[in-house]
Amino acid sequence: MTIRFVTSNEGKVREAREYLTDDVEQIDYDYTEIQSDDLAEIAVAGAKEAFEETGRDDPVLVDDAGLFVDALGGFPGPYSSYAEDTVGVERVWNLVEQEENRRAKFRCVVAYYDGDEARTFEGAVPGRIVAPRGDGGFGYDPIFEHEGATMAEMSTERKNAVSHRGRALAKFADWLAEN
Ligand SMILES: O=c1[nH]c(=O)c2ncn([C@@H]3O[C@H](COP(=O)(O)OP(=O)(O)OP(=O)(O)O)[C@@H](O)[C@H]3O)c2[nH]1
Ligand SMILES: [Mg+2]
Repeated sequence: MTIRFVTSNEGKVREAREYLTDDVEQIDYDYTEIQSDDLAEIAVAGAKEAFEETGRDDPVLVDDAGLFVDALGGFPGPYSSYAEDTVGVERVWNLVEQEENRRAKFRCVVAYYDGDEARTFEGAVPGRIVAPRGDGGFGYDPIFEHEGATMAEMSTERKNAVSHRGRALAKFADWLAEN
């Protein structure tokens, strides 16, 4: 089977390919990202729209992810992509720099839709916000530290083993194998 991963983010696709045995094809269709504080709601709406608009053949996968910073009341959360493009990762670090509590988590929901019932799989990873280190990964990886290393200092394999996306993809892969 081919899974059509609908995303403009090559980093997400790279990570999914490490995880899934099925073919993963990247579809660069720009679905509407609805405004919601619920990642699953955003991912499911995107998966349904993408499936309907891109041929209704192979199933689609949509991944909605975000960085949730405790001291900032969960910001940037579902708006992480927008914040990355506007404020930038460096200045998100600056917002947290003077905080005593630097705890944060990454959350990811992947939604799978084949025209029948949408399925969602979630993953989260705890960490802390630090000054940027490392040049691997993408997005907020350089400022997100987990067990001593930033996500940008990890190989794709290592990042997948601990990351929000890896955890969500593991659940998805288990479900796929059974269905
Ligand atoms: O350091 C990171 N490590 C990750 O593993 C990770 N996963 C997502 N993100 C960032 O969080 C936002 C998600 O937004 P998002 O889900 O809308 O994705 P996106 O806009 O990049 O692609 P698309 O799939 O929507 O096309 C974007 O700013 C991503 O850069 C990450 N940052
Ligand atoms: Mg996006």
